[in-house]
Amino acid sequence: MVLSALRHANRLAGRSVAVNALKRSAASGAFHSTPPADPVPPPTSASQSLAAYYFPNEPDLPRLLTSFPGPKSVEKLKSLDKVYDTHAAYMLCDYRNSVGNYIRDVDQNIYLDVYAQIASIALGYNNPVLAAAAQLPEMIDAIINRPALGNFPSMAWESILQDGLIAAAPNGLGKVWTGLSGSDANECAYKAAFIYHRSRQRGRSSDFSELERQTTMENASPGSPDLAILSFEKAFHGRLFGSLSTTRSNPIHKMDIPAFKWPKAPFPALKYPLDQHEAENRVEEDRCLSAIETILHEWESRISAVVVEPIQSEGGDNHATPYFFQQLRNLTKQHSVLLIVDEVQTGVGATGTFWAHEQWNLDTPPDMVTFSKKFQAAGYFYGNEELRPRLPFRQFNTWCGDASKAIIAREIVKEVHAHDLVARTSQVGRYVYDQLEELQRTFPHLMQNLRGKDRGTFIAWDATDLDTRNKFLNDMKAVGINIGGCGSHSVRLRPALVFEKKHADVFLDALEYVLKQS
Ligand SMILES: O=C(O)CCC(=O)C(=O)O
Ligand SMILES: NCCCC(=O)O
Repeated sequence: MVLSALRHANRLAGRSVAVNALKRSAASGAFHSTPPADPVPPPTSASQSLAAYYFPNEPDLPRLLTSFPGPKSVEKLKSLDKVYDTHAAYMLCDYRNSVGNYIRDVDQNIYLDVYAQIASIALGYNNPVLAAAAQLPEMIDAIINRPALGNFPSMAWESILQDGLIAAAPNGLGKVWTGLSGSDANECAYKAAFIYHRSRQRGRSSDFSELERQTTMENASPGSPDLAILSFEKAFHGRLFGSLSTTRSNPIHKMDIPAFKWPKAPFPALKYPLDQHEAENRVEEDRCLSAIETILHEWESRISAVVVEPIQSEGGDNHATPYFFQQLRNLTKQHSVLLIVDEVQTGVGATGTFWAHEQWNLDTPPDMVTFSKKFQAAGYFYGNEELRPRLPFRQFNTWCGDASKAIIAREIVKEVHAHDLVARTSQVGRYVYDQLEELQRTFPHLMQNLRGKDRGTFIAWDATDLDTRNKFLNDMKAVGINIGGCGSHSVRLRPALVFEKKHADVFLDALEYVLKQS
């Protein structure tokens, strides 16, 4: 107790220094970065900084030379807008000069980035291992002779997969199909589910009937059957036609786009912290499970698969417990429906395990797990051979993924394993969560429903409402923290896996400073 109070006092003392530095930085434009350093040896224990090894020139603090967005960002985005829609652009970035956890903009402002390209930077900006991989002959080959992987896979493709994506495959799912984006990954998984379903009905070795051949050319049943994917309220699974029909997080994503008439189940609306509301959360999860069961029984068309995110991300960082997912798995088994776990955002180490669904302790693995974002490569893992269509060209497109991205994924896997980045991320996540809990106690009107305990750095909380949340995100940028929102009024942390305690302290200082000003 005394020790932790002491640590806290020390940290606060350190933090107030950093806040002053932040304020000085904002006021004077002073440059608060470490001067170029001698090479740092690789860390030999988890207590040593990996970021210092990867990024000897990483800044110690944000640097703000202008207000946000800076004048050059504004001017250059206006120019870009003549040829490219910039409605959603926050700032124009200088990636070549971004380092580690710090992103630089065209005005030469430097921000600590806890959003990391919407959860998609695994190893920090300009990671030297990835930069070296970019120079490999196999990478040059993959980029300038981009193969149509389904037709003409390269001699290197098997080892790129084995040493990369497959080396990180979820238990029991040792096969992979690669795609182009998270949406594409989900769509390909849905297609695999439909094809599996119909070939089981038809008999795996049976040919299509003449009627099926004719009707599919008319988009009519039985060739184009009335099959469905069940998804959840507030889910986000992407933006292409099939994936968008399973996305339910925000009308803006779906408006004006024709959609499949597929069912939607309630996702548990739990109370946080989870460990203080177990009984009422169980009632809520049972309510949802019962609704799912009814849908599986009664939906007008046959449901081929249920798709679910381990933590609904875009939809507001909504959690459910392992119990819910175990029961969901049981229901899918009972109803012969496939379970697709969408780990596009939760995958690759940010939640305390490499794959978030590992925390559910399922008796049988999900049927498919989709990935993208931090892996750079996209696609889905599966185990059952029958999920692979019997005939060629059913799961296919020209590129079938991208070998250059799979090489990057391979390097990411190697680094995650070599430096135990999952454990490092868990540890820093625990620290951040504890500190945020204290801030929530101090500013209960500004921070509610803190969530993500023991879920690595996958942490979020609610602001009072949408306007307050959006103002908060801007205020944070104005003190040099690039941070994102999700759902109707939540704030989410999505730093890279090289986010360490020293970065967390900068973030926490800035957060406390902004909360105090609010
Ligand atoms: O914001 C997110 O969580 C998802 C980002 C994404 O994939 C999208 O907006 O299309
Ligand atoms: N899902 C898109 C998130 C982008 C943003 O709100 O900044």
